[in-house]
This record gives sequence, C-alpha cells and structure tokens, in this order.
Amino acid sequence: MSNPVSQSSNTSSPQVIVCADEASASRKVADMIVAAVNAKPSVVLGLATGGTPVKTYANIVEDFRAGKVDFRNVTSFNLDEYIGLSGTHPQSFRHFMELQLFNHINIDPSKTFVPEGCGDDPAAHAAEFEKRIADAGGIDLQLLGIGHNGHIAFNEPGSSADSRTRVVGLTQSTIEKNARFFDSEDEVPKTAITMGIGTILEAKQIVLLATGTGKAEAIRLSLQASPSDDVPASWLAKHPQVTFVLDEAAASELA
Ligand SMILES: N[C@@H]1[C@@H](O)[C@H](O)[C@@H](COP(=O)(O)O)O[C@@H]1O
Repeated sequence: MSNPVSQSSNTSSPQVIVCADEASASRKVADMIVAAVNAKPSVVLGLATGGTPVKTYANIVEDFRAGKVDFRNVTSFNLDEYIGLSGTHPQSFRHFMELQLFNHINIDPSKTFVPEGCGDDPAAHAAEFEKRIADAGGIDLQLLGIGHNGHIAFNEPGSSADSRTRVVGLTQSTIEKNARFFDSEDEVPKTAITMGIGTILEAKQIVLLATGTGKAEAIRLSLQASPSDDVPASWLAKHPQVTFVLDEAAASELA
C-alpha cells in the first residue's frame, strides 16, 4: 500500500509526494501507472530503466498477476539505449525491460519500443523513433528516474529544453555510476541514444521517481534552482503536469 507522508498542498506543477521509504514510493508510482492503464486501456507509456524503477515494475507485475490491470492494448516507448549494445545484451535497456516487466505482463511485444543501439544509422533511427511516438499519438504518461548529476534519460548537463531524440556522449560520472551494472567500467558504452528534453516535455503527464540520499542534491536543484541546462531535470518545472515521487531520503535536502 502506498503511504505518502506528505504531499505538496497546491495543485501547481511540479507536485511533490514524499513517501516514507523506497517501497512505498515504488508502490505509489505503480499505482499511478496502473490507474493510467485502467483509465485508458490504449495508453501510451514512456518507460525508464535503472535501479530506481525495479520495485515499481515488480509491483506492476504483481497487480497484473492479481488481475488488476490489462496491458494488451498498451504501447510503450523507452527513454534511451546504449549505442553498441544489441537488445539481447544483458546490460541493454531492451533486455532490462524484458526481464523486469515485458516478459511478465500481456503487453504486445510489437508495441514495445526501445531505441535500437546497434543500428547502422543511429541519427536516422532517432528521427524515426520521434516519428513513431507521434504516430502513436504522443506519450500519455512518462516515467523518469534521475541521475546523480540531474540527468534525465541520458540528457546530461548541457542538454537544452528543446533537445530531441539524438545520439549523446555520456559524462564520466554517469559512466562511473552505471559501471555497477557491468563487469568493469571499460565495458560501459560511452555514447547512447536518448529521447530529448523537448521530447520528454511533450508527454501529457510526467512522473519522476527518486529514492535514496544519493539523489537528494539532484532533487533539490531540480525543484528549487531556476531551470537551466546545468540540471536537465530542472526543465521539468516548465511542464504543467509533473509529479516527483520521493522517499524521505531523496527529499532530505528540500527546504
Ligand atoms: N539513463 C538512465 C536514466 O534513465 C536513469 O534515471 C539514471 C539513474 O539510474 P538509477 O535509477 O540506477 O539511479 O541512470 C541512467 O543513466
């Protein structure tokens, strides 16, 4: 059960929901996603990878198994993928999504879109990915995590508010953080294909999930500093319907 301990009192964006712990924050986000699917069975979901959404996906799988939600008409678009990793590579985001979610629910695999990291022409693929999102009617609900340096998807500091799906270089700090998923830092790809900030801001609703003290500074800067390229997540303040779901640790630096 979700157990928000505090919630921003007004309806302006961003709305901030602080939950007691990671488990209740994850449950809260799962509830929001399940509610969106139940409200619109053909909903278009934007999905994220990383350690943060793992429990949320487990909660969604639990709800699916309990007969509380049906994904047969859902379409999904993932935020990003490493350049150079095929969808079968154990550290690819396609593989992550299959392992954590797609293989355990009744989503139609042909309606799950994750950027391809191994194509011949990643720039052309990025443009095609944007077109696919538009053809699907745009993203209804976009789930995001956040990097320690305030990145969203793979939009590193310096990413502008109007950036689109494109090939990007990863910062050394992101490579170091993500090395935990690989055998060694050398194996982490140095480039990726990512939805842009502008692409993300076009989603009708955005939910950012952050847990742990390691995200506290990025959350403070995202919510309390003026929007700028320095902290990509700070651009979310420009969106009319964005919710930050935090545990107490991630919220610990908020004034
Ligand atoms: N591209 C992903 C982001 O989408 C994710 O939000 C971030 C944080 O990951 P974690 O949740 O593991 O802290 O890492 C990666 O760089």
